[in-house]
Amino acid sequence: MLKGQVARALGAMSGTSLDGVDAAVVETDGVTISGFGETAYRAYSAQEQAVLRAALGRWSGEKGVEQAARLVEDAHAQVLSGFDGIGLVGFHGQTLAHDPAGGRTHQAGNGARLAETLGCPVVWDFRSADMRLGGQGAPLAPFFHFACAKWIGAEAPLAFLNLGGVGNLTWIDPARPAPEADGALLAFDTGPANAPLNDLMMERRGLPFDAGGALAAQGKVVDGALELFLDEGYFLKIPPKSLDRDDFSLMLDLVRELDDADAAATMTAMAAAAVMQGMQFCPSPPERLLVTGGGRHNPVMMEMLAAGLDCPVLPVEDVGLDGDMLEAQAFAYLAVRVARGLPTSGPATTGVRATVGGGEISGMVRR
Ligand SMILES: Nc1ncnc2c1ncn2[C@@H]1O[C@H](COP(=O)(O)OP(=O)(O)OP(=O)(O)O)[C@@H](O)[C@H]1O
Ligand SMILES: CC(=O)N[C@H]1[C@@H]2OC[C@@H](O2)[C@@H](O)[C@@H]1O[C@H](C)C(=O)O
Repeated sequence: MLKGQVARALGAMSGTSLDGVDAAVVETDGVTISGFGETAYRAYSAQEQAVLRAALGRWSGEKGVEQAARLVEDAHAQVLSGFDGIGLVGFHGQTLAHDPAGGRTHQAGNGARLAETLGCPVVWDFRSADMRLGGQGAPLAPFFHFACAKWIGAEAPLAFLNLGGVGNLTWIDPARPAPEADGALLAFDTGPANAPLNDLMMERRGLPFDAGGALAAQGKVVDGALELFLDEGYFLKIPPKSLDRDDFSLMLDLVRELDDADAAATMTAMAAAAVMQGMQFCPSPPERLLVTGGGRHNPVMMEMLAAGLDCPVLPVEDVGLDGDMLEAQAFAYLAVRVARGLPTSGPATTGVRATVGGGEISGMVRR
């Protein structure tokens, strides 16, 4: 792609909570966001979720992984084929395993197959190049968050918080000229967000999540468990740093003795406490915390954050963004950056040695 050429890019994200595929169009030259387009969502059925869940923690070639990859490709082909006039697709795939210390990460789904099915160029495997250069391979949304900060006209430092299965925070100084500029960004995974709470709800109530925080609202937070949780070495580590979905699955043990409501309240508080701990790493206090991802629908989690932080805590809808689609939009934006040879991560976002453009391109990109 040429400098200044605006593409209609389609991004797709299949997140760690395993609920389904989000897809969204972004019009961009890979630097500036010109506009946001249509969106779509395709839920995974209970059977599909079981196939994905069974493959969690596994690497290519291991049992169940091939089946999971085909399922991910088919689900994406279904939802992405419903869009018209797309120049480029950004396909994240489904993270099954992530081991930054071991320098490896695994996103199921082959972009070359998807490119053939869709008849459209697909950018994929966004994380490997970063890891090869010593980076965490995650989070990758921060360069897009920088563009969003410009798009909303932010002038003072602010932060984006994604509350997905895992939580991740991006601090931004929008006065800097570009995301790769010194001092423009600091990003990292804060800790577990919804994934352990979802697992608790499934184990105790047979439900996928604590809708509206209704169960947590009936319980009380047990101090001892919260303190034990915050003793984990991860929270003291200087960012950048990233997590796998199940790195904190032992959280369930910390609330094992509690009744359902207290356990849900305590787990919700753990997700919020991890964010508050992480906020201390921001280079300067952000003027506001803009929250994206499913956790912003949980009023108990949102109130805990608002009570513990000095800045306003607002859903991204307050600035005109779509918190259910921000990650899908991020991979549309990053796909254009890859096609233009622009970097997608840097030392302040993944700890990579130098800025790097991740992503493999399958299929021809039109000039
Ligand atoms: N109405 C709601 N009330 C409470 N929690 C909710 C609600 N809606 C969504 N969630 C939570 O948000 C989760 C989905 O969030 P999201 O789609 O942002 O995660 P993801 O993209 O799969 O994860 P990640 O960002 O880690 O890849 C659900 O699994 C649930 O825990
Ligand atoms: C390895 C991986 O898939 N990480 C995800 C996960 O989900 C949230 C958090 O952990 C973040 O680091 C990342 O996703 C977003 C899209 C990112 O790369 O910015």
